[in-house]
Amino acid sequence: MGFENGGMSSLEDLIDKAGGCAVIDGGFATQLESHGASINDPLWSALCLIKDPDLIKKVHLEYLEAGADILVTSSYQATIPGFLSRGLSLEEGQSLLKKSVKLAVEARDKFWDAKGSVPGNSYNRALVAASIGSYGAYLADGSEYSGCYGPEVNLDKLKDFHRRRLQVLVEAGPDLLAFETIPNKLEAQACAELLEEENIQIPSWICFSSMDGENAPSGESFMECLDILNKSEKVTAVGINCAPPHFVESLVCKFKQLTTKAIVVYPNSGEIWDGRAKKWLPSKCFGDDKFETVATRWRDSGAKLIGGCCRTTPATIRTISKALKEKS
Ligand SMILES: C[S+](C)CC[C@H](N)C(=O)O
Ligand SMILES: N[C@@H](CCS)C(=O)O
Ligand SMILES: [Zn+2]
Repeated sequence: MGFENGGMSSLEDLIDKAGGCAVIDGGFATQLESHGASINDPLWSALCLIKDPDLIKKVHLEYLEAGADILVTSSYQATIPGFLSRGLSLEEGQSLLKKSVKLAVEARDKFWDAKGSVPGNSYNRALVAASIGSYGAYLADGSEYSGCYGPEVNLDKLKDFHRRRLQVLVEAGPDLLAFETIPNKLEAQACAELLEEENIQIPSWICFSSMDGENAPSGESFMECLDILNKSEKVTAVGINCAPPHFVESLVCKFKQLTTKAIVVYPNSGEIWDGRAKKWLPSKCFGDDKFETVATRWRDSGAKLIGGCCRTTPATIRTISKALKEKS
């Protein structure tokens, strides 16, 4: 399954407790917006770390209630350069990053204190995954779905971009790291090399988006991308996030052939992000009822971690959790 590495047992234990496949939460920014948050901003969902941290906690609690075994923090588009360009100091930016982990840990502990000891409850004590969005997410120009970073962006630049945030998030004590919507091989390599260089001791997953259902958004094959990640002992799981759900089954099968690492999938609803207009365009959408069937198929094809990304909601996660728990 891909847990051959030492020190990575928290995730493996959770997957075992969850019956062989653990449930990740759903669209985080989506749920902030459904509560009225306005995030049309270069910081996107990370704006709420400044404006409304209580809402962040509320959304985490809603996903726990829905059956999520893993909470992904609000740090997807929280970056030090992003906070600096908003006029915050380095210390303030770092403190907001730490706060993203703290809010999720507090929600997890509150929920577990209330529900964990109730006889017959169907919950697991959730893990907190610190979200690390791609460089393209920080650029806020939709390039997490194209992988086009331009010729001046090289390996060192990507590592420099990710390094301090990674260090600060790890210092805050999450259970794992979630690299999200990585669109090309170069950034996957940068993330894997950083995990080695920083000697990270918690599990991590690295997830790619995909626009064609076969390759990374850059057009590079997943064989090339996974070749690099397979060589790293620090990468615990690999997979797909924020790609349309109708691509997922064949991608799980493809990944099964390309890696022995655990496979993680949390697609969006099928809507397409218009990076210029900053809105979701309707497209082949999956309703929650469809997630019931497909989640078990993804599990049966080999996925070990399943959840939802943008435009999925607690109702989606409730459906997935119920389907996986019933049929495990
Ligand atoms: C996952 S996308 C919808 C996040 C938002 C994007 N990085 C932007 O700022 O436009
Ligand atoms: N964890 C982020 C991912 C965006 S692609 C969110 O759910 O908002
Ligand atoms: Zn998404």
